[in-house]
Amino acid sequence: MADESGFSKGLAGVVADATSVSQVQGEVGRLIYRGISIEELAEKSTYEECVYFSLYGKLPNQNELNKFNAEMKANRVLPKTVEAVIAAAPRSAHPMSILQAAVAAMGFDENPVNLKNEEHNIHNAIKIISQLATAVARISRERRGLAAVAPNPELSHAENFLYMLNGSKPNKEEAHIFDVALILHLDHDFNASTFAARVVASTEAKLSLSISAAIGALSGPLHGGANEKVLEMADAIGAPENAKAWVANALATKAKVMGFGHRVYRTMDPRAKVLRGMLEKLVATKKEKDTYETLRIVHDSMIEELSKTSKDYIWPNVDFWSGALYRLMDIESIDFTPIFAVSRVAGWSSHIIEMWRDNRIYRPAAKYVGPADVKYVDMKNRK
Ligand SMILES: CC(=O)SCCNC(=O)CCNC(=O)[C@H](O)C(C)(C)COP(=O)(O)OP(=O)(O)OC[C@H]1O[C@@H](n2cnc3c(N)ncnc32)[C@H](O)[C@@H]1OP(=O)(O)O
Ligand SMILES: O=C([O-])CC(=O)C(=O)O
Repeated sequence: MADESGFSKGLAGVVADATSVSQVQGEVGRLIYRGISIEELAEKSTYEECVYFSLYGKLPNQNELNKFNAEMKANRVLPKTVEAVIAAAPRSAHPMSILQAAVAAMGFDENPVNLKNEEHNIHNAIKIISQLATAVARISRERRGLAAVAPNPELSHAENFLYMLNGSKPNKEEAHIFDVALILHLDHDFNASTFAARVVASTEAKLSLSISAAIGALSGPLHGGANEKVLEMADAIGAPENAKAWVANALATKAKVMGFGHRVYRTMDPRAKVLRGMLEKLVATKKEKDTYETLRIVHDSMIEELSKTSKDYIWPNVDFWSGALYRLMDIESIDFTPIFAVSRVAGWSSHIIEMWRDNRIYRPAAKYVGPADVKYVDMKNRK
């Protein structure tokens, strides 16, 4: 809402449009996709079914889901031009930069936008959703100097992604955990990357270019990039016994603790709860427990310390636990944010398709605070 300055910094509280894709209920810590809670979807559904639900606005029957799965699988192979973009990127580049370029390149052969043909737009979206996972796995393997692994049509989206990333089929438990993580990251109403996608798509730009813009927005440490930063923080803390003092110092020096805070949630992010539950089960089966222990102490100390202050509305968000979970699956920290995009691409697409039914270009107003009448000074007279 606009304050006395006449605008709302960061568009806080501004209702920019209507959506039925998802709703964040910040006060009570609840998230629903098209009316169903993420907890129920995490328990009963699959990523593919949730993508269908998100794009089409209805749960698929068995025939519809089979057809959809077949279309997702048929679109997994990357076009040669996208492979070339990935191969040309320097290995030192962040995978989000390469992914943004790769997704833009997916649009080289994309048909022009046709607002009147929703089916056509959904098929374009399915192609990008499917190919984006292949691109993320391929970018990671290029960086690690490993040969690309071709998609396996026998496997689900989650299984196939882990297979293309690691070169071996995941076990059932890890594949299930990863599938749930994809469900949890799928959508989150008007977050920054979705808003970026919507702004670009509102100009009737192509889907690939709108999604490429969203990838740029997701990469930042205040948004999806926080999952990588949380693990950097855990590594910098070094050992669980350092964590409590580290938090005290962070709060005393007003440093931002990554994976904490949210524009909308005023309590625990419900996705963080589900992720933590899965992480606790997985960590019990692994030798390496230090990352989890360090984060657990950061988590508990933050909540304890913040509860004594007026900032007791700052709670863990989705990015706090996801990286620790992925690390236990031997995934490198630098790949965490691209993995967020593997899931969120379905949310971005659903928002664009919904918005195009009744599109109007985004064009907010600005409060001008510069001078009104400045004289142009010729170069020779400038100091
Ligand atoms: C998928 C996602 O995008 S989830 C969010 C991922 N991002 C992070 O985890 C990064 C850390 N968190 C943050 O930077 C912020 O909480 C954001 C960007 C998520 C939300 O930003 P905003 O809604 O603008 O919150 P805002 O910055 O107004 O915070 C209010 C106060 O809480 C403080 N605060 C907010 N988050 C944190 C944090 N993580 N650690 C310490 N203090 C914090 C701010 O410094 C500010 O203090 P001040 O009033 O003394 O200046
Ligand atoms: O909603 C937000 O501002 C950020 C977030 O949690 C998400 O995009 O998942």
